[in-house]
Amino acid sequence: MPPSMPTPSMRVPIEALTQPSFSQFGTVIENPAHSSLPRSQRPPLPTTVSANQGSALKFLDVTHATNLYSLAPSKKPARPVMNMFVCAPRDLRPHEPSQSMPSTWGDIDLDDDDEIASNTNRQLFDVSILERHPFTTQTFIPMGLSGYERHTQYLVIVAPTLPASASRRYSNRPPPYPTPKLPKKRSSLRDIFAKARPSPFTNEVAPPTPQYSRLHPSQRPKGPGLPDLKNLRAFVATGNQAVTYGAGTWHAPMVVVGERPIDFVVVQFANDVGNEDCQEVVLQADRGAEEGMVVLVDSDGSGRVLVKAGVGAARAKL
Ligand SMILES: NC(=O)N[C@@H](O)C(=O)O
Repeated sequence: MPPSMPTPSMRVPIEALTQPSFSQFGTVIENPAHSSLPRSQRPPLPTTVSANQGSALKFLDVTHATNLYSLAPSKKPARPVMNMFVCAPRDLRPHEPSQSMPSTWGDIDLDDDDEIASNTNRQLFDVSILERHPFTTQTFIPMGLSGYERHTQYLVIVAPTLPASASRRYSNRPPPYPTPKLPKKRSSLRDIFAKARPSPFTNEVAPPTPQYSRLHPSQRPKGPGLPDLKNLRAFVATGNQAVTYGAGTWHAPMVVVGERPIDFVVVQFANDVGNEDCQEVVLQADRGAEEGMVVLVDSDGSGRVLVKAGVGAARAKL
């Protein structure tokens, strides 16, 4: 039975899945030609080369596969695995207006009736469990889903990690997580000189960088903390986007909304040690809390999920 954590009642509006907005959680993989972002807000183009005798454009390094299992307590090596998840559409419950329910986007009243257009169908998705893979990235690649699909889409629900100190209240023993290798107690003369600047070996003048500081924030190990629910985010992806969760990123099991299942090829590392491969936490509404973490799923007359926060939203956060 996974541990549970007390959960406040909060309503979470949906954002469009874009690389800038998803950056701290991982990577969005898409052909920039299909990006929904205005040109001025698009991230720099990945490096491209011509391939296949000039008949293809090859985008290099569109996402990174991270394997941190050498830092796992078991030291059991991991292998790359590709699984297929056939994800059925989730049950959504009918919208019940709630008075003054806080939103993860601040004080905006998401249940203000005047703001819900008459052709909008509002439903609710209860986020009841989150999971993470502390030692590996995980890439979800949808198959057979058109970018223009209106009737079936998927939501990517993620949360930052709380500092370990804020999580101690809920669990005393931290689950396995990547801990940087500590330097050997007794340093050799070479190690001591290697830290000197300028370096006597390479002439480098900059101080040596801590192990992870050169990594992008989504690639740095996240620590043992629980999910930061007050900053939970929900994104809607289009069919021509794949997504990589950074190692250790708290996320909801994949949420498909609409009429039919979506097949995903899922690429990750695994060593078959249960709590090194996957850790879960059950979200249990706080005593006295009305409902827990709830994503507001608004769709238009054609069934397309509407974006309510962030870039391209009908209403912005501030
Ligand atoms: N994300 C999701 O749907 N599932 C997983 O991450 C898993 O490994 O079970």
